[in-house]
Amino acid sequence: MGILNVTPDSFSDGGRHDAPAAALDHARRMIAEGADILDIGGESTRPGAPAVSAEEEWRRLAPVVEHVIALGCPVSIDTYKAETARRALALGASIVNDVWGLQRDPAMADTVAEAGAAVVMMHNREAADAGLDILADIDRFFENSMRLAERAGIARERQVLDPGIGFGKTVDQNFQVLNRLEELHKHGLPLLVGASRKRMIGAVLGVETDDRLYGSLAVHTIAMQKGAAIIRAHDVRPHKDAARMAAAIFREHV
Ligand SMILES: Nc1nc2ncc(COP(=O)(O)OP(=O)(O)O)nc2c(=O)[nH]1
Repeated sequence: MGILNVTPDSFSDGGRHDAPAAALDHARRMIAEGADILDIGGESTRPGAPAVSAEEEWRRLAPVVEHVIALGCPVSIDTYKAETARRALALGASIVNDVWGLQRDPAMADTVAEAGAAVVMMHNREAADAGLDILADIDRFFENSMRLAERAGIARERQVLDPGIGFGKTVDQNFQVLNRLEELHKHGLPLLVGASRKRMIGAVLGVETDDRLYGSLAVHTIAMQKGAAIIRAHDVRPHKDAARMAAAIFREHV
């Protein structure tokens, strides 16, 4: 899943691809490098990012979504607002990537179901709590998300779970989640992992966001070994090579 942030302030690539022509070029490059999905987001979700209205979010997205969809690669819309999801799905996006797992906008589950779309339900918290059993919290959150999806009529085969690396967790809790990732298979759904260029990598390697590709590859290769089905990354070609090597070893089709 290649990341296409059409935002001025995304933590690692804000402002680089927010002009429509630049966004389209970046989308083409990620497809050429082997992206299976393009994830388009109009609002930075980094900790402390200012909230963006649905109108402003769509103003950023509108010039890009339709043209990226026309490139032919499946598109996911990275939004927790049902109105933004509805607009993108109407233009042909096929996945909603909800960093609040259907639990922020009460209209989101129905919006996904009505469009027959797939949904990524990501674990999130308003604030990190170092004393929390983070895996238990993720389990509870996933159970709520799956209940909402079920109630709305979203087919089970269109549901994906994501432990939300870097969201409402201490750095150590991110490592715990990755170390015990295989425990999340008990929910019976494909797992998505997105650690690309994130703070937990900087915490170990002491490098800035633009210098975290090798660390991202290491984290994502371990996630693949632990059964992650989708990797969300900024750098598609390096991750595609890693995925192909993993598939050769695990003898699975990628
Ligand atoms: N499903 C899913 N979606 C996500 N969306 C945004 C970010 C944050 O990363 P990025 O998009 O690079 O930064 P920003 O939110 O600042 O645009 N991480 C995830 C993630 O881990 N999983």
